[in-house]
Amino acid sequence: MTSSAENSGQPVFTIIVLGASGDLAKKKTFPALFGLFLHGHISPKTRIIGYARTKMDRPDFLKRISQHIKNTTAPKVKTMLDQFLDQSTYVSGAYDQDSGFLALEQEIQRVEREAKIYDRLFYMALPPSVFIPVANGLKRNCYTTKGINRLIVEKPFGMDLESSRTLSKALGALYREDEIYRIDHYLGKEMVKNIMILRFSNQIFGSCWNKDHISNVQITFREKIGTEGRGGYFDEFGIMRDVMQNHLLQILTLIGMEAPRSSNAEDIRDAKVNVLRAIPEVIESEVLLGQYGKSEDGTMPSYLDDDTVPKGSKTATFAAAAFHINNPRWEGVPFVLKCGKALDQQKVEIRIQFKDMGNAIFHKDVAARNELVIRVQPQEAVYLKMTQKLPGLGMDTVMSELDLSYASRFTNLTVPDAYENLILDAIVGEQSNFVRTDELDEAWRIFTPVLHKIDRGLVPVEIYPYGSRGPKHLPEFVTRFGFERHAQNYSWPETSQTSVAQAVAALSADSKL
Ligand SMILES: NC(=O)C1=CN([C@@H]2O[C@H](COP(=O)(O)OP(=O)(O)OC[C@H]3O[C@@H](n4cnc5c(N)ncnc54)[C@H](OP(=O)(O)O)[C@@H]3O)[C@@H](O)[C@H]2O)C=CC1
Ligand SMILES: O=C1O[C@H](COP(=O)(O)O)[C@@H](O)[C@H](O)[C@H]1O
Repeated sequence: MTSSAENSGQPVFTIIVLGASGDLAKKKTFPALFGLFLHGHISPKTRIIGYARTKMDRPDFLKRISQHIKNTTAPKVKTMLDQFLDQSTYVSGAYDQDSGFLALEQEIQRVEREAKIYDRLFYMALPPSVFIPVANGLKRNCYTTKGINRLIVEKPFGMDLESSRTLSKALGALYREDEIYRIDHYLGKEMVKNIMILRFSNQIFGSCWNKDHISNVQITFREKIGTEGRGGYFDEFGIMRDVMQNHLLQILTLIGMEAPRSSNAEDIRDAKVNVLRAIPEVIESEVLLGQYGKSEDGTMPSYLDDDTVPKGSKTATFAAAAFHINNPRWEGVPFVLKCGKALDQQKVEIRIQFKDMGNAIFHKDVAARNELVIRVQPQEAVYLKMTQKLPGLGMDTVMSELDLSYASRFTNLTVPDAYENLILDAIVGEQSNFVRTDELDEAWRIFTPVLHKIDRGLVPVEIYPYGSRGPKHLPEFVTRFGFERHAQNYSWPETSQTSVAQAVAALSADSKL
């Protein structure tokens, strides 16, 4: 079927946000939709309809959806926002009764007639418990035969392999795979989208991206805040299901996969599935779990202090796990995935640590391992840590870097929000950054056995202080999987301009000892 957008050159959809009264809709979905509208990425004819059970009148709804939109006093933003809100309406109804969906259908038809739109994009910003009833209600009452239907589904897609298969089967009975867009918002992040380009369009990386040169890969997600208020949802899932099984594993597949046959969505997703198939299940002896306690100074609460968390919960708020890819490229190279809440820093990064030089002159005391670091957030950057001669009369070495910091290199460009990227992809029908059923199946296969052991309390959970680096056994854990911390006192990015001077100072301080 041809989209009305394809006919006119720009996609035109009625976008229906289910769960429009919720947190995600307010903080991410509506601001992203407005961002696309403001910058002309979606047609000015686009209509937005919110749907949820909460009864609210239109002014309340419009107030709610504009709450997180920024710079609304700037004249252009204000004008566009007025237009965006003018084209947005709200319908209240249940998730399990046809009457609500029939009222929604009437509203969709009204705006379609008014704006001459034929295509529909349904965004399910809903808890997973209502995914299937809603998908059913939409199919029965709001599925158009005059244009395209697309359905964006939020994570989590199940709790384990079995529940995910049940969910996929139920969705698959209602919608074709090309109509389903399972969102993992990390796939919309600029630096995650950059991984394929970095790998497959630079000869320098292509030739050393393997076990001959790489010792280990660290993929790290750190958040400073705890679960604050989201404890009810979080406690059921834990950090491994919340972040590692989806966001971090997606990054791993992009780092680990072979070059896809083409840039076509199916070829990319085939390559991702292939690498996942080569990964054995995670084993409990290669997992480290933690839960945050109070901060050391007692000012920040423990996970268990959160009123929304069940008393005595053993749910992990920190997890580290080792993954192995059993194929000729990666045999023997551990991939360590780490994620945690209530830590000392807010940071997501990929760290590819190369092997030792292994020569007699520049042995590892003077030539530490190279590392390629992809900083996903904040301060997007790619930097390569490398050993240089320390400027001066001697032959001392210093760790420095080739640094591509986006803030200084791309001064007149902005990094788009992940949700803007992905909603636009769904509008234009680009599925490569959405999760396919077989990909999801493989992801759950890798995690399910260990998750079941964790659920049964068979994996110990170490308490770590709020605001710390995580469980105290973490350094030992990463060392076990090949990671070597640099002896030299190197840090990025604050010191990138002054690292040489600092190193000179450090060396001369050493020589005075
Ligand atoms: N919030 C976030 O930052 C993120 C959320 N997500 C995912 O997005 C989805 C939505 O998340 P979020 O907006 O935080 O969720 P909310 O808890 O805010 O739920 C969204 C809406 O769904 C309805 N709802 C809530 N609980 C139930 C229930 N038990 N039964 C039926 N309806 C219910 C409510 O609307 P009403 O009562 O008006 O019908 C609510 O406003 C989830 O799948 C979540 O995992 C993913 C990434 C980040
Ligand atoms: O999906 C989730 O992601 C957020 C982190 O997203 P980010 O874009 O801010 O990095 C995490 O806080 C949340 O627990 C999880 O559900």
